[in-house]
This record gives sequence, C-alpha cells and structure tokens, in this order.
Amino acid sequence: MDKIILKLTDVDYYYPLQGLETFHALKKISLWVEEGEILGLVGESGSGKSTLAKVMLGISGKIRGEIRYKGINIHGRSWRRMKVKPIQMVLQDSKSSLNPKMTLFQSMEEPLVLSGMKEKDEREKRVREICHQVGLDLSTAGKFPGACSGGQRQRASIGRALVLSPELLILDEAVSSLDVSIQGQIVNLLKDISEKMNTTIVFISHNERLVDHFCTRILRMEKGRLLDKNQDMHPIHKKEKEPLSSSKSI
Ligand SMILES: Nc1ncnc2c1ncn2[C@@H]1O[C@H](COP(=O)(O)OP(=O)(O)OP(=O)(O)O)[C@@H](O)[C@H]1O
Repeated sequence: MDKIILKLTDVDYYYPLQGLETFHALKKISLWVEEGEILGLVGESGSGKSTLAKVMLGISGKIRGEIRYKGINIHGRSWRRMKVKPIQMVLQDSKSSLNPKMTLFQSMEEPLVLSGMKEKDEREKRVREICHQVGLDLSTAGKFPGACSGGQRQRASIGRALVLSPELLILDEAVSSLDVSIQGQIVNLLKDISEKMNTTIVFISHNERLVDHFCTRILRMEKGRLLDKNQDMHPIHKKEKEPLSSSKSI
C-alpha cells in the first residue's frame, strides 16, 4: 500500500449544543488518506462531510478515537496554532475567505508574512510563482475580490492555500458555485498541481460526476457514518488519475 499520511480510527465527533446537550455528528469514522492521492468524499447534505474536514483540520470540541498525521497522534491538536500548517482548506465561498480590503496578490502573500518570511522580494517572487501555477495573471492579482469573477477569486483562494506548500489540501465544495466550464478548468488545475507538487487532495463535493472524473478514490458518507468500511475492498473506487476536458459537462 502507498504511504498513508492521515489515518482516522473510530473517530466520533459531538457538536456542543445548548446546555449539556451534544449532537453526535461523526460516528466511528475510520479512514486513511494516501500520499499523492485525490480522495473524493461524497454524501447527502448533512451527512457530515464538512465536519469530517474540520476534524482533519483540528476543530475543537468533543472528539473520540485516534487521528494520526504521518504516524503522529494529533488528536485534539489544532493546526491553526502552527505557523506553517501541513494541511490547508479551501471553502466554497471565496468571497468570505478573501479579505475584501486586500488585493488577491496581498491575500496570497499574507500567509508568507504570517509564517515569518521577512524579505518582501522573496515573498513577491513566491506569489508570482503561485499566480502562474493557479493561472492568474498579475493584473488580475492586483485587483480586489469585489472586482473579480468567482473563478478568479477561487483561483486566488487555492493560491493562498498553496503558497506555503501544504502536504494535504482539503477542498470543501470549493468549485460548487462556479460555472461548469470553470469547474472543469479548476479541477484540471488541481490535478496538475497534485501531480507536479505531489500535493494530496481531499475533495468534497455534491457533484458525483465531477468527483468520479477527478478523484482517484471515493468514500461516501451517510448520517455521520462512512459507508465504505473496508476501503481496500473497493478496487472499483480506486483508479489512475486521468485528464479531464474543461469543456466536458460535469
Ligand atoms: N456548529 C454545529 N452545531 C451543531 N450541529 C452542527 C453544527 N454544524 C453542523 N452540524 C450538524 O452536523 C451534521 C453534519 O453537518 P455537515 O455540515 O458536516 O454536513 P455536510 O455533509 O457537509 O453537509 P452539506 O453538504 O450540506 O455541507 C448536520 O446534521 C448539521 O446540522
């Protein structure tokens, strides 16, 4: 088997409610993520996909079970407290994840500033590289989010997530609000990035056709549980990465 970078064993998650009540959102989730793969996570609305993504990122709250990143038990540890995080997430709403008062370029530069990269020239060089990778020209990168299209903003959100070279990128409905042709372009871009940078991707989407085209393995959630219990017994869900035409209807 390929190298496992993230492994969850019997993970339960409970959201705190009013008083002493809790909501049992994840039930006995066991899964692994292999280095370099594009793992798709599908399931109906409310099945727990976003909660699972947040647990991978270190959400606070009542968690049971074991979460190991590269063999290290990260249970209860928040990546948010670390300057350079090995896991990054891109959400559906690029408007809310980008600061409206910063240009796309500045938003992509900010994680470098926060990580302690002091030289402005060095930071700008890195952001120019990332702009090239995510297909944003520099004049667009100089605009504020309000003056950009959804696709341009989403490229910048992906660029911001990639600028510190994360090992694992989680995309939670990250292309859902975009036109079909733009979805295809962004998915091709992600595939390219995953191949060139060996970035591992967890891709959450309602769009099963898109997931089927894009992902190398697919897991399904239902009511807080994972349906594919014995993951290596589902070879039909495991395939080689194949090119996706951006004009194809997905
Ligand atoms: N902060 C919260 N407090 C209490 N319950 C929550 C909270 N956030 C989510 N839930 C509940 O947890 C369950 C799983 O929600 P989650 O957002 O993870 O589902 P999802 O599969 O990502 O849904 P969608 O596809 O609609 O985004 C739902 O029943 C939801 O109501």
